[in-house]
Amino acid sequence: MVSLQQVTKVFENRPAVNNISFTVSAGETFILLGTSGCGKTTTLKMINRLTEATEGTILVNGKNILEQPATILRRNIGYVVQHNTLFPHYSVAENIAVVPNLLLWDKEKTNARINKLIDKLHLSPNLLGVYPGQLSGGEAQRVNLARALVADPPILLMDEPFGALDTITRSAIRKEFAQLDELKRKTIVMVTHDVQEAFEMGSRICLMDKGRIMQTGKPAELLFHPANDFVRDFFSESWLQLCFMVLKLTDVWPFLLNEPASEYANYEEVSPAITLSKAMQLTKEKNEKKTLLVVNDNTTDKKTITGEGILYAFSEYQRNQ
Ligand SMILES: Nc1ncnc2c1ncn2[C@@H]1O[C@H](COP(=O)(O)OP(=O)(O)OP(=O)(O)O)[C@@H](O)[C@H]1O
Repeated sequence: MVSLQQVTKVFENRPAVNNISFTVSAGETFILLGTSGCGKTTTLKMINRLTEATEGTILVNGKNILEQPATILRRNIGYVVQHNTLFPHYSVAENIAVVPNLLLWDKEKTNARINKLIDKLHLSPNLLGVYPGQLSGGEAQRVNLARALVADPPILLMDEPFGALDTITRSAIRKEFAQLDELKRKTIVMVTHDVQEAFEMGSRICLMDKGRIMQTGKPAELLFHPANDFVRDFFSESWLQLCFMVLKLTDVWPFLLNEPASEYANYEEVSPAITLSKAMQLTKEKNEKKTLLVVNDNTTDKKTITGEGILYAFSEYQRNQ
C-alpha cells in the first residue's frame, strides 16, 4: 500500500506538486497521467525518497517513509525508468544480480532467480554474458525490469518504462508485461503521458495538471463521469476508442440483443470478459459473411450477438450513464 497525504514539493519557490493525496491499494496498478511538466516524475520520486517532499506525509505499507533509512525503504520498492540505467561495464547477469549481491544471496539462489526471470521476460540466456551496449532497446528494457523484479519487491515504481521504445516494440512489451504473473501481485505506480497506455494498464488513473490532481478514478469513471472540463477535454480526442478499450461485454450485457443464429455462417465462441474493441474486431466479415459471437461462460446467460448489436448496446449504455 502506498499513500500520499497532502503532499507538496517546491522547487525554487515554485510548487512542482501541489497538495496531492491518493492511496494505492495492494495489487493495484495506479497510473500518474498528464502532460509534460505536470509533476508526475516528482510524485513518483517522492515515494522512494529520490526527492524529499516539502510538505505532507507519505506512507508505504502503513509506515511513514521518513521513519526508515532510504536504503531499507528502497529494498521493498523496485524502480524502472525510461532511460537505460544499466551499468555499462557489468554484463547483463551482473546487472540483474546487483540487488541480490547487496542482500548477500548465495550464487545458486541468484542464478536460479535470474534464469527464471529471463525466461519469463523472453530474454535469451545467451544475452546473460553480453554488455548493455550490445542490447537492443527492447532487450535493455526487459533487463531493466528483470533487475527491478529480481528481489521480488512488493512495490514497483515505473517512470515511462516503455517510453524509449518504438511503437510496435512498445505495444508488444506492454502486452507481455501485463501478462506477467510477477507483476499481477505487485502494487505498481506508473508514470506515463500516453493515454492509451494508461487505459490499457491502469486499474486506476490519476490525471494531473500543473502539480495538482484533476481526477483520480477507474478508467470508466474518467470517461463517463469526468470531474471537470479539463478531464473531459483531455480525453475528448480518443474518447470513443478508449471506451471500447475499457468496457467489456459484461458491462453492456443488459443492452446486448440476442440475435437469431440461423442467418449467420461464421461463429466465434468468446468469453463475456472481452473488451468491446476485441469483440468488434472478431465480428469483422470473413469471406463476406458476418461473424456472430456466441458469448458463453458459466457466469452469464448465453447470447448470440453481432457487431451492430455491440454498437447499439454501447449507445444504450452511454445513455444510461
Ligand atoms: N530538480 C529540480 N529542480 C528544479 N525544478 C525541477 C526539478 N525537477 C523537476 N522540476 C520542475 O518541476 C516540474 C514538474 O516536473 P516533473 O519532472 O515532475 O514533471 P513530469 O510530469 O514528470 O514531466 P515529464 O513528463 O516531462 O517528465 C517541472 O516544471 C520541472 O521543471
